[in-house]
Amino acid sequence: MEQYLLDNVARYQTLLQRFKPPPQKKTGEAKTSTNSSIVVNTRIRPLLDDEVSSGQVIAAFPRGDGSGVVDLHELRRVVRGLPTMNSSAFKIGKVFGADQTTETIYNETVQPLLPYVWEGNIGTLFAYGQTGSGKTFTVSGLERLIAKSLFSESLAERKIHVCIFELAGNSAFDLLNSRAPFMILEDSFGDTQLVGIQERHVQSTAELLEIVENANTFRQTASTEKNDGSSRSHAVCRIRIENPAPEVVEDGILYLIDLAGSEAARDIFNHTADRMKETREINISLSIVFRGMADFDSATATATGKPSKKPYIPFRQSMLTKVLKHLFDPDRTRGCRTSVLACVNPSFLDTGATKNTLRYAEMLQSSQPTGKAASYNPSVPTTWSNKDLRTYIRIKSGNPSISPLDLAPYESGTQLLRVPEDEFVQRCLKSDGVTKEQADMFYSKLWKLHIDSRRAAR
Ligand SMILES: Nc1ncnc2c1ncn2[C@@H]1O[C@H](COP(=O)(O)OP(=O)(O)OP(=O)(O)O)[C@@H](O)[C@H]1O
Repeated sequence: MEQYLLDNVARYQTLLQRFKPPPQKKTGEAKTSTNSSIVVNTRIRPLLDDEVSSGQVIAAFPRGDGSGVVDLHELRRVVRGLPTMNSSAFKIGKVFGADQTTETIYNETVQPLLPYVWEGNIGTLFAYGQTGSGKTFTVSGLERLIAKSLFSESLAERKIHVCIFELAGNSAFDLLNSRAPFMILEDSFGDTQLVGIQERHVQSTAELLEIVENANTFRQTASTEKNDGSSRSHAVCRIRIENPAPEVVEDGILYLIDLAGSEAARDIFNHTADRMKETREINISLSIVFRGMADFDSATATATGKPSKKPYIPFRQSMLTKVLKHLFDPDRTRGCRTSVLACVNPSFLDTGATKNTLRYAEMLQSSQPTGKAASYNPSVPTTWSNKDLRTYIRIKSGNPSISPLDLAPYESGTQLLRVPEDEFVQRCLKSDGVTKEQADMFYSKLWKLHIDSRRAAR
């Protein structure tokens, strides 16, 4: 088929010139508000020099009217007569064309996430698309731009901690520690914990740039050793922003994820059995992520605006979904915003894979979860603000009651649960007449409530 397409480039160009975009449908308007929990955009990279010299031409075009539509044209073989052209249109957020820089993408997709993360929420950016579509090019460019803005003066009081790792099959490797393996587990708050990974406290742009470059080199070396230029693993950069200001509840987290390439069917013919198995695993984990996000959305944002039954999302099935659990966890207690970048290779030889990429983008685009942190529930300590927690301490800590001001001067429910037991008890003992036994009992009581609430949520 590839040769057939190359032999018919002239015919394809003629049909392209005749193409007139159909009027836009009124339904399915793209939702690009920065307040949405998921914002989906597309980047179409330029054709590379070797692709041009091998006779390839462009098949994916952003519609010039800024409508967020991508027109995709495929040449169709017919039994008798000249080939025809099949055109489809996909409407997806913003479309960044070949002449747009990574800086523009940063300004429009990542920069709006940063203030949200500084406030203690979770921001996620991930790039997906077929092999060779420009995911690594884009994510590493965005990482460099983030490194510059994170250390601007206004953020001087915050502490930045970074870890960079790789997920391949059911294994996780620390890219800041010579690819040492580590574990991904879930703690009692339902948060994902990276056990055994090295997290670096980074103090300057130059330091962050250096560790990002080192991690990228490690990843490239791994793919070169496999005699394979493409990244067959997911690369994750996690930036944790610690704000010492007492009123901030949680550390903000920014995930930058360069997903392994979903492969074009035409590439698969050349693969070994191992490579085919690897590809199948990658495609399965990607489809769990996309299905998970869409199912979560449909359950949280029904037509009536009322939440429906909790969806079952098999996030423990793959390393990737464990890391991304916050994206589709119905019990999440933190605000999450996600920016998805669908990366596209524009070549007319890759239209099958491009269609898949754009279909996923449309699916996510049409679903918009609320992204709100869980509301107060008296049986779930992780939903308590400092005010709710103080009320609980006042009413439930026994006689004499423990002073809420001594035990939780500014903490939320989650923050107090994270205070080590010894410190918790010492704080309780500051209140007149409170014994160690009473303090121990109150600690156990709060933790029992927390564990019961986690069990009930499963
Ligand atoms: N916007 C762009 N402008 C110029 N060159 C680009 C652009 N995007 C990607 N490229 C080039 O295209 C090639 C493939 O890009 P990249 O390695 O980022 O793809 P990928 O999607 O990460 O591939 P894989 O999934 O196989 O790792 C590289 O040579 C890269 O430099």
